[in-house]
Amino acid sequence: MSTPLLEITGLGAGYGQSRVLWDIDLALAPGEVLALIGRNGVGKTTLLSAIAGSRPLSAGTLRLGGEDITTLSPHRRARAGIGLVPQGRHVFPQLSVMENLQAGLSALGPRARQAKVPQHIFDLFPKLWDIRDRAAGFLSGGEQQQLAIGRALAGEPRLLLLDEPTEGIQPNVVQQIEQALTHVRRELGMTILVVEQYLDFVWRFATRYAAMQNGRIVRTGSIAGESAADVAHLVHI
Ligand SMILES: Nc1ncnc2c1ncn2[C@@H]1O[C@H](COP(=O)(O)OP(=O)(O)OP(=O)(O)O)[C@@H](O)[C@H]1O
Repeated sequence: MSTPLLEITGLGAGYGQSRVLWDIDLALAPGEVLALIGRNGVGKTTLLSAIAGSRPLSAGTLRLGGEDITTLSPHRRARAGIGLVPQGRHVFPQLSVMENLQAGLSALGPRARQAKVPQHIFDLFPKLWDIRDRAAGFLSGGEQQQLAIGRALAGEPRLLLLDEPTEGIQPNVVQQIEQALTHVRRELGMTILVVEQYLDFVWRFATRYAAMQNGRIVRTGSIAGESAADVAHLVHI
C-alpha cells in the first residue's frame, strides 16, 4: 500500500478515568471511503473526535500524510487537512449560510483572506445558494446537514470525517448527500471516513468498512465483498 493518508496506531482514548477506545489500528489509503459502523455507544464518535483533535489520546499515535499529528490542536489539524462534519451538524445558528461557509475557509490558513466559497459547493448543494442570506438556525435539519458538509468542504480537506450524516434527514436529502459524497470521492479523490448506522446508505458509496464493538475494531472488510445485511448480522448491529 502507498503511504496511508491517515494512519492510526494503538489508539486509546476516553473521558476522565473511563477508557472508551482500546488499541485502535486503522489505515486509510488516499481516495478510500471507510464506513465506521457499530451499535450506539461503541465509541465511533469518540474515535472521530480523537482524529479531529477534540478528544485527547491516552495511548497511540496519529499520522496524516506521514506527519505525526498526535499532539496538534483541532485548529492545526484542520489546517493540516482534516475536515469534520460533526454529529448534530453544529452550524453557527446566528450566522447566515454564506457566513457559515466562509467560516469553513479558515482551514485554508493564510490563503483564507483572499479565498471565496468555491462554486462547486453550490453545484453540489444548489439549495445553499438559494438560502445563502438566511440565518442557519432557521434551516431544516437537511439544510443544516448540507451546510455542515459544505462548510467542511470549503476548507479543502484531504480527509473528510462525517458523523452520522443521515441522522434525522429526509430521504430526498439523503440521496443528495450520497450524490455529493460520491462526487467528491470520484472527482476530487477525497478520502472519507464516515460514521453511519444506515448501512444501505454507506454500502452504496464506501469502499471498505470497519466495525466496532466495545471500543475496539473487531472486523474490517471490503464493501464489494460482503453485503450490509451479512456484516450487520456478524457484528450485531
Ligand atoms: N462527554 C462524555 N463524557 C463521558 N462519557 C462519554 C461522553 N461522550 C460519550 N461517552 C461515553 O463513551 C462511550 C462511547 O460513546 P460514543 O458517542 O463515542 O459512541 P458512538 O458509537 O458514537 O454512539 P452513538 O451512535 O450513540 O453516537 C459511551 O459509553 C458513552 O456513554
